[in-house]
Parts: sequence; C-alpha cells; structure tokens
Amino acid sequence: MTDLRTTPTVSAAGLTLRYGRTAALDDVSLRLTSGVTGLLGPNGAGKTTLLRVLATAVSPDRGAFTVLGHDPATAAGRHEVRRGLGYLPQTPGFHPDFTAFAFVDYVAILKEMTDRAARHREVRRVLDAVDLGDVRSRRIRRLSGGMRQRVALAAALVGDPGFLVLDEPTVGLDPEQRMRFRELIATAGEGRTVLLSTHQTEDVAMLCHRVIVLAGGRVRFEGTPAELTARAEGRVWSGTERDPGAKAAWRTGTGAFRHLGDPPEGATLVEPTLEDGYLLSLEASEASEVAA
Ligand SMILES: Nc1ncnc2c1ncn2[C@@H]1O[C@H](COP(=O)(O)OP(=O)(O)OP(=O)(O)O)[C@@H](O)[C@H]1O
Repeated sequence: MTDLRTTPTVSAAGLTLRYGRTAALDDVSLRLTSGVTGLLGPNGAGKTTLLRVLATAVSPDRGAFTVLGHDPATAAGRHEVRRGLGYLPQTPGFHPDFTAFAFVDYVAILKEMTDRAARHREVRRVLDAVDLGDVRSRRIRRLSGGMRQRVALAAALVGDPGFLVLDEPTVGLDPEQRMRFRELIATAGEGRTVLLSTHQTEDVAMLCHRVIVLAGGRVRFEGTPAELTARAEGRVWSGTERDPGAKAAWRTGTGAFRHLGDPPEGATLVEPTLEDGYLLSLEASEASEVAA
C-alpha cells in the first residue's frame, strides 16, 4: 500500500524568482507529503513568495513544480492545480459588509460551483467545520479577528482541496484563538497536504510533521521538527556573561545568557529546543535579529 505520509504530493525543483536585485526565491527545491508542513523563516525570507508561486498566483523565473500530479506550466495543468487548491493569503480580501455566508459563497462561485443548492450545502459544511455555523449570517465587520480568520479558512476549504496553503494564519490572534486555530489546522491536515507559513516555532512544534526553514530565499533545512531540534544538540550553553564568540546570545528570564554556536571548553550545555535548532540553521545576522 502507498504510504500517504511519505509519497510526495507537491514537488518543486530549482524555483527562482527575483524582484530587481532581490532573490526572493533562490533555487528552492522541496517535497511535501500529506499532513502539515511548517514553513519557518524570518521576515523577508521568501515565505509569501514561495506560497504565491505554489498557489500559481505568480510564475517563477526558473524552476518547475507539480501539485497532486499536475504541472502548472501548462494552461490545463494550471487549471487543475487551482481546482485542487485552498489558499489563505496573509491579508484575505474580505468585503466587511458581506456576511460570513455570502463571502464563502462568493469564493465558492469563483471556484466554479455552479449548482446553487450543492454550493450552499458546501458553504454550510465548511462554516460548520470551522465552528462558525451559528454566526454565518453575521456581517464580517462584526466578527472578532479570530472569527474572521476562521471565515478565511472556511473559504480555503471550499471544494475539499487536496493542497491547502496557509500564509501566517496565526498572526495577530490572542493565545486562546491561536490554540483554537491550531486545532482546526491539525484537523484540516488529516489526509491532505498543508503548507503553513509561520514565524512561530510553537506552531511547528504543536502541529507539523515536517518543517522547512527558508531564509534569504534559500532552503536552510528540511526534515522533521525533532531533527531540527537535534541539530542544536551540544550547541546551546548558558553563562552569567555574554560570550562574544556565540552565534547568537540573549538574556533569559533567569538573568543568565543563553548562547548558540560552538561552545567554549567547559561550557554548561543546556537541552536544546526547536527554536535553538531553527536559529542555528540561520546565518548569524539573521539569528541574532530573530533572537533579539
Ligand atoms: N512585489 C514585490 N516587489 C519587490 N520586492 C518584493 C515583492 N514581494 C516580495 N519582495 C521582496 O522579496 C523578499 C521576500 O519577500 P516575502 O514577502 O516572500 O518574504 P516573507 O518571508 O513572506 O516575509 P514576511 O514574513 O515579512 O511576510 C523580500 O526581500 C521582499 O522585500
């Protein structure tokens, strides 16, 4: 039997996209499988650009990719990729006077669901799936930030897409809403491929079976969260003074400094976290910016 967790559903090779002198994507290759993969990276890493390429919103200058066996380089392939795709952009273009139902219905129309009764059933299904069934007739401007984000997720789930692309969906949510939203993403990742862009290692630790670290338009790491953490084994130490030889260092709540890099002789090593593994996969300047 084919193992869905290891068979690639999305494959990309050599994706490159430049904006003037900036290489937003620089020779990016990756393989995604069923389940939630985290796309972790600092500001300007190229995360949004990569998601937009995979969502066929923009074409790469070089490189190729396939989604669920379809090649978007051809018009027919692009159409199929779009039919099988759910995309939650960083700033969903809501019309605030629309009700939640009307907005998701509008997205369903764009997804070519022409049969009105079947479409309305689908809109109710996805709104129920994100626990918004009770407020579906409420206008979007009267919904909380967390609810609006769930409307956007419902819209992305219309038509039961095989590939779901989520661009920093937990930004701006309070801890309770974030937790709620993570549960919905975990459910959405059952039996489908989800690519979740985030700044937060917590999102990755709680949700993802795979993680890709992107920085400066390049893939710095691809593997499991445990493998990313293991990269920091023996490379995290604590001390009362800042060690100038560390790749990144910051003062923790206890007043001691936590250091990342190559420890000096006799250093007090500490247990690494996913965040340490992430920071160590970045360049020193990027890591100190993220750690600051
Ligand atoms: N339309 C554009 N025109 C010019 N430069 C762009 C454009 N879109 C992105 N860039 C540049 O490409 C690089 C990657 O940007 P991108 O938005 O993909 O990063 P990101 O990882 O999503 O960042 P953030 O976490 O801040 O959203 C950045 O240097 C950005 O300034």
